[in-house]
Amino acid sequence: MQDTFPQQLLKLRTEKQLSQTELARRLYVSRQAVSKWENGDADPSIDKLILLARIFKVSLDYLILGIPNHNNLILQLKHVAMNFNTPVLKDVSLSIFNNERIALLGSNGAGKTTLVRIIENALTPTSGTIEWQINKKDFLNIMPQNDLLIPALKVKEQVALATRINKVHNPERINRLLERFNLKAQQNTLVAKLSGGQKRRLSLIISTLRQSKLLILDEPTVGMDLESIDYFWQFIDQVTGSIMVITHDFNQIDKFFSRVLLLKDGQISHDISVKEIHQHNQTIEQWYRQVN
Ligand SMILES: Nc1ncnc2c1ncn2[C@@H]1O[C@H](COP(=O)(O)OP(=O)(O)OP(=O)(O)O)[C@@H](O)[C@H]1O
Repeated sequence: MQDTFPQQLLKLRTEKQLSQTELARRLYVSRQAVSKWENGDADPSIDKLILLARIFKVSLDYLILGIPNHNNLILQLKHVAMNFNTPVLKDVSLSIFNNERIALLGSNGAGKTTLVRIIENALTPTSGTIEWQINKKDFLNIMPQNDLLIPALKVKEQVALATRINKVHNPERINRLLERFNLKAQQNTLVAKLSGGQKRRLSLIISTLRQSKLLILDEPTVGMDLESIDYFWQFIDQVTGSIMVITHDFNQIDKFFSRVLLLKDGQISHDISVKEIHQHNQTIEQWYRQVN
């Protein structure tokens, strides 16, 4: 067997927070057997490998060889660079898989919004490629930093327009969301007259009207009041598919996210699981302050 299996086993077991004894119990083997597999002194039989893949919810390719399951791949960026007057992104390579909760972090001006705009095809990179494994047109939802709202429409007209564009008909859900995000009373208000926080809430409702495989939100909670921020994160937790959020709400990343990307000096300088950070007894904020 390839050398990667012992490392993969240790990594997956640690991520799942299983002791060798607990894993051994689930596999009906001795703890010593698991220890030998992790040290590379013995290999499990094929039926134990299949069981391990089930326990860790990964493919056999990933378990044995560390090769990600490309059936789960949504999007892959390879060596993406973007120059304006100066280089903003120098060499960004990145894969996004199904059912991830990704926080994209970085200082002001690091290029986070630029990266999102490249992914949504609003900007063409200077070099590099973006390969989609899903139909981007149907399965990508974006809530951009600047709200995509039409100032001259009333709130209810804006919602009606968005439901037509997205071909969704679920008035109960929309009503519920308008209520939960405190916009019910503003249905007849012009979008132009909404406050910044109200516009963000309306944008969020509109950008999640249809189901997506990938939802990207650029600083979604800026301008929202505390009650809306709390509801926002609970709401996001219920959304299916992968989510990538640019945010500085570090406490929420601790609670709701699985992976953190740090954009620094034009590259993804860190790509790490939230569990791994927690295993080092750090919060995301502590980690961020240390590495950025
Ligand atoms: N269309 C543009 N033309 C020229 N420069 C641009 C353009 N868009 C972005 N930039 C520059 O690229 C850099 C990165 O901007 P970007 O908005 O991507 O950063 P960010 O990480 O999202 O920052 P913030 O956290 O402040 O939102 C900035 O220096 C910005 O001025």
